[in-house]
Amino acid sequence: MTDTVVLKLGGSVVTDKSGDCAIDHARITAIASEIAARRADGIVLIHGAGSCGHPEARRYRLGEGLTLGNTPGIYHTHAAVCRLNTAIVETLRTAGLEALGLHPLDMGLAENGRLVAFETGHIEEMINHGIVPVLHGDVVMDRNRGACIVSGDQLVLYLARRLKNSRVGLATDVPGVLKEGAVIPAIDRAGIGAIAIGGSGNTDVTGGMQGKIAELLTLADDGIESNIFHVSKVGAFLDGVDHGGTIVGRSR
Ligand SMILES: Nc1ncnc2c1ncn2[C@@H]1O[C@H](COP(=O)(O)OP(=O)(O)OP(=O)(O)O)[C@@H](O)[C@H]1O
Ligand SMILES: C=C(C)CCOP(=O)(O)O
Repeated sequence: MTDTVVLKLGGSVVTDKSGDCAIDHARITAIASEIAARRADGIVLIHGAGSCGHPEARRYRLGEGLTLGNTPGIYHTHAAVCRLNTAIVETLRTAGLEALGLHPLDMGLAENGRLVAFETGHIEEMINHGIVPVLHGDVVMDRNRGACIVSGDQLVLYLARRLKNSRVGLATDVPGVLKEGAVIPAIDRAGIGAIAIGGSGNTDVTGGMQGKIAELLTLADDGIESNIFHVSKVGAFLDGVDHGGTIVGRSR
């Protein structure tokens, strides 16, 4: 198995989070050409839902599990984020990448909101054959709650733990984790208490920046560092050169 780059494109960069499934086609095209110019192999993409999934998940109160009457929310939330996934996959393919969309609802199972089963063997085979798997935050069946939302950030944690030698990057709409307006170059569990970390400015059922940091600190507990950076730095991240941002799992 080759070394892998796990790259998450935040929902805030692939959609206009304040809109209604407002897919940012121009931004996705720009990212696709950055990736296609550099590598076709060893990369797994994960994207957030942004305005294609969070509003539906909130409307159907999927955060409360499957209570009487909200089962249709599974379909509507999944359909919204799949629409975004298809747009991203098609754009990557147009840019020359052999991209394939994979949907966590089809292949994952959760308990109390956390993935407990998720096949990754086929993802490794895809990578070995130069295919770019494109996964996304999704609604997933849950043994305790009926259904739950698994964020793209939780998928980053799950995949980075299983795919060997992963470099992990999360591209978002801010230049990194901010403290009083300035990017903090590195954070770990010991340093996190001193920083005010909030949710998202828009509808976000998975905790915004707070949820992201929680997942990445858990990853850091396993000795895997990750990088949060501005989407304009995707190329630099892939090149392994300075991309600004915050390294999670390293002391300052
Ligand atoms: N201390 C902080 N530093 C940086 N961003 C912060 C901080 N506290 C809160 N935020 C918010 O977190 C947002 C980024 O988190 P968000 O979950 O929206 O990102 P995303 O990964 O792009 O989206 P998604 O979860 O839909 O994939 C920023 O736009 C900002 O408003
Ligand atoms: C709301 C859904 C469907 C997935 C959420 O994933 P995220 O945008 O990565 O938090």
